[in-house]
Amino acid sequence: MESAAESFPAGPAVGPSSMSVFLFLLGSVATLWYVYFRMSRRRLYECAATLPGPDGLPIIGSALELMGGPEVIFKSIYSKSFEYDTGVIKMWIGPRLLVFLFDPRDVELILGSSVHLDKSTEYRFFKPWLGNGLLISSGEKWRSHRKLIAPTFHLNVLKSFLELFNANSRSVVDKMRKHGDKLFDVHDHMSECTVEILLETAMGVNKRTQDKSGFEYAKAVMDMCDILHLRQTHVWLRPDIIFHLTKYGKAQEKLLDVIHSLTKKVLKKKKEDYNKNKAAGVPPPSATYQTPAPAPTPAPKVAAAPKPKAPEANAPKESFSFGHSVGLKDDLDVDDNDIGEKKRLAFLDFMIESSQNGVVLSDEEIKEEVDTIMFEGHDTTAAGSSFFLCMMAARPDIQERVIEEIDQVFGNSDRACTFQDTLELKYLERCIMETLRMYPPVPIIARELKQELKLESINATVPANCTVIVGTYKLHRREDIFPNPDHFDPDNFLPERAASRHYYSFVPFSAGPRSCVGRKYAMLKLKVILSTVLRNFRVMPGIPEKDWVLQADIILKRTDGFRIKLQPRKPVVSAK
Ligand code: HEM
Repeated sequence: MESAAESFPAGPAVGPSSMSVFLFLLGSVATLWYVYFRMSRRRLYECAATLPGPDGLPIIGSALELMGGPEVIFKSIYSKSFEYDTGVIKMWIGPRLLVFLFDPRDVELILGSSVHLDKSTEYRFFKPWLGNGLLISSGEKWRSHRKLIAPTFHLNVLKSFLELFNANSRSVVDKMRKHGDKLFDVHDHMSECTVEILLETAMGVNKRTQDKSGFEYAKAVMDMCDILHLRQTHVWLRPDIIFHLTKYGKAQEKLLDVIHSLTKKVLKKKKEDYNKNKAAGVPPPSATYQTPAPAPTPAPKVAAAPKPKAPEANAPKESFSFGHSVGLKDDLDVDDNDIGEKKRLAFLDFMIESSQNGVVLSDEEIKEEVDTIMFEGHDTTAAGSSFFLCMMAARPDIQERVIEEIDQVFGNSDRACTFQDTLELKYLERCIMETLRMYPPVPIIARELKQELKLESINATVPANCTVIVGTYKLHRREDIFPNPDHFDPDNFLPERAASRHYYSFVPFSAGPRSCVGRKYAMLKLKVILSTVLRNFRVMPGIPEKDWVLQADIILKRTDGFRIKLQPRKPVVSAK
């Protein structure tokens, strides 16, 4: 039997099939869209053409350079940077232009500015975790929260934390002692210790508020950082819709459960205490403190960075810079005289107190800030202290000098470390600074440029609507600024050497209006923990620095782990 189709003879072709019409239209729309896309970005391309760096492949740019594990990516980008003899390198990742800066003059234009304050779009991956907390917020919200939070990390408050820094340092020493003469990963201990210190100081709750140990929280944070890094470097994981279908999306949900359950518990406990105390007429825990007015307006006293003229022109002054170049100022450097007799509350006490006293601050906003401080406040210091202890293993000669100084300050006593001691431990401080130079826990700082930026180091303009990345790791290893930059030399931070450098050539805590609010807290805490560890142990000679494998998944880490071996010095300090 004939089929219906066969019964009708094929007629002459009268026109294009509907499919070809569709394809033609699609092609035309795509072409028009592409022309519009290119035209609307003409200025971006014009400026990009003046910047040194690879043009990459069509459409994907240099995205293939970001394949592989975090340690491979780190190594590949760092070694590529040597192919260009400038402090500026551009890179295309798909349609996105990234501009890396590592000349201090250009770095100052970004960090010292009160215009280029917006975080890059890549920070949006933090949103499900940190909400719109201080690290990623912008505009008025960032400004008003910064004004609230920065004073809670003022030295007046920090001094009252010393007892807790000491107690927790003793407790980590006891835990480390249990390893005997076996190799162990010191980062695990440093993470746990820094989480517990944060809970007891900035949050003002007992570390047992958590069901599990601080380490579980810290581990969830580290795994979250892996996922965030993956999304930043693997373009196809960027769209939420795809990401949530992958195993990483599911893993993120579980990790956020662990992380948020701790912050919710902290907040609940703190509010219960606040209400109980209020009902009973008991003043807030830091009864000796008065509720402060928010910090004096931080039209932050960002150093109008007078460029160091000649070393001798800068009379070197011995002073504790709390992790900054001496001379750089930010809103943490409010002089005691500026606030008179007023004392301040610790972070979470102040946030809750403020929300009850007319400052518009929702529970959700407080939770976001608690999440932000818990993250920023622990992973960074855990990395910094772990690098420091590994460096002691790699450089026994330096360690001996640190121990000598510690013994001079503390003698044989097992007394707690005081604020005055932290000022006297100058060589330890230089070693911490040198560790932060060579291994900055935050190896890059990224901003979204909303306005063009004329660079100082070369005759070029960075266009608006691109990501600018301050490459701290690379900046800190510039040979013209730090001679023999891959060599650990604490004397780089002798006042006379520091005085001859551009202020923005050392920025482990960033600088300017968006500098790290925990800078002084971190430096003080590091000094107490590390001096306590070295009063009790000598770190045994260990893996040479050249064999360390680094990765930069948000926070700089050693892929091969921070394994060290300890030798007890004397059983001077005990947690009990
Ligand atoms: C060695 C330890 C630390 C290092 C190296 C460090 C470094 C940094 C850097 C580089 C930034 C700027 C990040 C960016 O712009 O993307 C930053 C911001 C921040 N840090 Fe730290 N940090 C440390 C410890 C702390 C501590 C202990 C806290 C809190 C207790 C803290 C809280 C913050 C917050 C809230 C911000 C955001 C500030 C803003 O955007 O206004 N950090 N930190």
